[in-house]
Amino acid sequence: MVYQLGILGLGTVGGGVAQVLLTPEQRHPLLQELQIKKVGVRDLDKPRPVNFPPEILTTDLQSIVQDAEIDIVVELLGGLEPARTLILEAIAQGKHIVTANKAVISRFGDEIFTAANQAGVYVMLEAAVAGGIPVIQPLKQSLGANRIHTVTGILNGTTNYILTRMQQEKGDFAEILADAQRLGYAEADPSTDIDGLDAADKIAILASLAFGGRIARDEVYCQGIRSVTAVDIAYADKLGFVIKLLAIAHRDFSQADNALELRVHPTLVPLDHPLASVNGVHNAVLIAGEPLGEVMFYGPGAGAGATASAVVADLINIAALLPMGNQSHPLLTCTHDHYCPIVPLAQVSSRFYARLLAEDHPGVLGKLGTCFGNYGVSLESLVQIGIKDDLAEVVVVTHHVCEGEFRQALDEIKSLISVNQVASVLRVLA
Ligand SMILES: NC(=O)C1=CN([C@@H]2O[C@H](COP(=O)(O)OP(=O)(O)OC[C@H]3O[C@@H](n4cnc5c(N)ncnc54)[C@H](OP(=O)(O)O)[C@@H]3O)[C@@H](O)[C@H]2O)C=CC1
Ligand SMILES: N[C@@H](CC=O)C(=O)O
Ligand code: NA
Repeated sequence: MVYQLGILGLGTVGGGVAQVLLTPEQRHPLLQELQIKKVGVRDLDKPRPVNFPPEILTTDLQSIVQDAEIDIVVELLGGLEPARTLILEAIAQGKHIVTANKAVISRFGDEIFTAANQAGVYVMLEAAVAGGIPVIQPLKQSLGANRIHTVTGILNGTTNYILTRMQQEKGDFAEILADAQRLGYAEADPSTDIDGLDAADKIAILASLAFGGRIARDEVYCQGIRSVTAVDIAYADKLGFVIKLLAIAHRDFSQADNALELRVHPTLVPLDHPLASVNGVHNAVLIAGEPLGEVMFYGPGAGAGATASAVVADLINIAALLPMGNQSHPLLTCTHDHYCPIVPLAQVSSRFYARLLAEDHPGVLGKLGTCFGNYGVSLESLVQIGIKDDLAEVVVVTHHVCEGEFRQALDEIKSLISVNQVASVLRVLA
């Protein structure tokens, strides 16, 4: 049996997918059954790593999703529109979907999966989270026996690449970002990566699978890496931490409604934690549940080849299932119909790191300790590290405390005459 593919997009990922599909030797035999019928792009004259004849390459994306001979549409455009509309149109035409588009799935998964279930087609998205790392399929198929309580991930290759190089070579942010773009890691608008939005899309998708409910994407707290400075990277290092952009989903079984904590933020990770040594474009996802305990998935999170590996794996899955008839595979469909409640950020408990600039006078450290104590913030350490512009640089690391109480203590500290500035606040992984 041969299945006809319509590929939307021939950029970094689309080019990688085409290269794999066109060289099936020594790969899975089902690749022989996948044939590229049409490829949609914006600019026919752009140089490409793969050259298709004019009857395959087109700028008319509608002609792809409406083509009665195409069985599977592979959406690799990126962005919200026209990707969302084209996916829905293809589903309405009875086509299966493979997509790498976490922005669309995390925001419009509800309508896309509802439409797919009605049409009896698959929507597969292994490439949408953590690039080449198999994590969607394990969550759907291999971890179902577990009561999962926490998913912690480094889910954005671009920011991990930037933070790693800032840490290792003290390089310039803009230059390192330009390298990430050149290597094909960054989104079309790199602020999607830098501001944590891409990681938030991905943790929303993982949380939906891990906790069996839909996630309102705008309820995911999201802070990117713009606030991370070389000074904080250096202090974190002295204190035994490395700074990573973490995406965290946690189910608090003690809450009556089993509400979820969902957040993305730069985090001080202890150097002996498994996520601390995940460097460069690599991603990792640490899943903790009962009875399994912890399992970590690790590998390349972005780039043409890694992402193509995940896209083609989804295509192989569909090609394997189609001969079995119209019955949808229960482990590969998404049938959630309720939204998970989310814990407000002020109630989320965390450890914190804060760097303050204060007058170098006797008693200042005592005043800081008193302010924290007024709000029940227990300190693990409070040290004056150095002098900067005649001001004492003070670094505080707390024990676990509710975000709301920590913020109230900081507000009181900011109002002290002897405190010049709260220069940075970061969370610390327990
Ligand atoms: N890059 C990566 O490492 C990863 C990317 N992803 C996801 O994969 C998807 C694709 O990313 P990537 O390959 O990097 O993106 P690129 O920008 O490299 O490629 C996008 C492709 O889509 C085409 N395209 C975009 N909009 C239109 C439009 N309106 N009409 C016609 N063609 C259009 C472009 O055409 P043209 O070439 O003519 O401009 C280009 O070929 C995104 O959803 C991204 O988030 C997921 C995991 C990793
Ligand atoms: N821009 C993304 C690409 C993969 O999803 C990243 O850097 O991780
Ligand atoms: Na993946």
